[in-house]
Amino acid sequence: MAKRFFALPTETKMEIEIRKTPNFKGYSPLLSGNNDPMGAGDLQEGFEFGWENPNVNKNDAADASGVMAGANVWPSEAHLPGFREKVLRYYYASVTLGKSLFPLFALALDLPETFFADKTQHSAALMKLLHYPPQTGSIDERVIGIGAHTDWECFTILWQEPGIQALQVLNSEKKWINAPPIPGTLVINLGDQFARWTNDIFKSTVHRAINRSGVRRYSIPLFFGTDYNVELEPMPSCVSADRPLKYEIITAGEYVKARLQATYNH
Ligand SMILES: O=C(O)CCC(=O)C(=O)O
Ligand SMILES: [Fe+2]
Repeated sequence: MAKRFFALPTETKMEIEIRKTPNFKGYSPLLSGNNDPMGAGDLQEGFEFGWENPNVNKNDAADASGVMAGANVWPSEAHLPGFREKVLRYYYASVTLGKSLFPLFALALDLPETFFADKTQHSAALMKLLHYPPQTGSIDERVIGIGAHTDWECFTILWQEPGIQALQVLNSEKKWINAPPIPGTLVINLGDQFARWTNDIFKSTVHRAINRSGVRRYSIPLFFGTDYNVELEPMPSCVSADRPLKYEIITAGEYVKARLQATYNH
């Protein structure tokens, strides 16, 4: 489905460009985003969407309220029959998987299993279909598939195209190591919301992607955060005299929106 979407004519994709839509939903063309402030733009195109109620034909107002409010936008059925339905089926399955991970993270932090339950009622989960054209010839390090960055939510569930090495992770020795796709697995990356909740006991993973495979690469991250109105306030057990508060307290929605603005208004 992602391949068929990105194969549409540019004019068709531009009809639902993120700049025309509420809160960064829709299509982002090549080089429109820049995740690394030192970079010159990300050599990827994307299609981004968030939660919508599966039982009604419009977005659930309660789920979509607040700073991140805004309906999803979709290519017309005439252009891509069945796209919305199939993509949402994968989205809902991924959201269910994501919800099942929160209790594990809570237990890892010595918190009650249900700690995140009331903070993740509305599935603040953004999914992005991504396409990276192959980069050939001499490579400008400032223009790569996606520049070095951390994700902004609690964690990311990432599907990568099998057989293509592109994703790299910065390890604790500040060296880039490959994170190749492993058949039948998904990558889980920790993000900034967890770093803020835990005052950096959970660190968000710095990563980037460069497609030098010679063929097109597709990937699908699902960025799963707490509800947008939840304050990212560190747990008391994560703050001490030796580990003073590192981050100002803001809501999850304010944080995600600020990062989206910085990425797409560069
Ligand atoms: O395409 C990938 O493997 C990584 C994508 C990514 O890091 C992102 O969209 O935040
Ligand atoms: Fe990322």
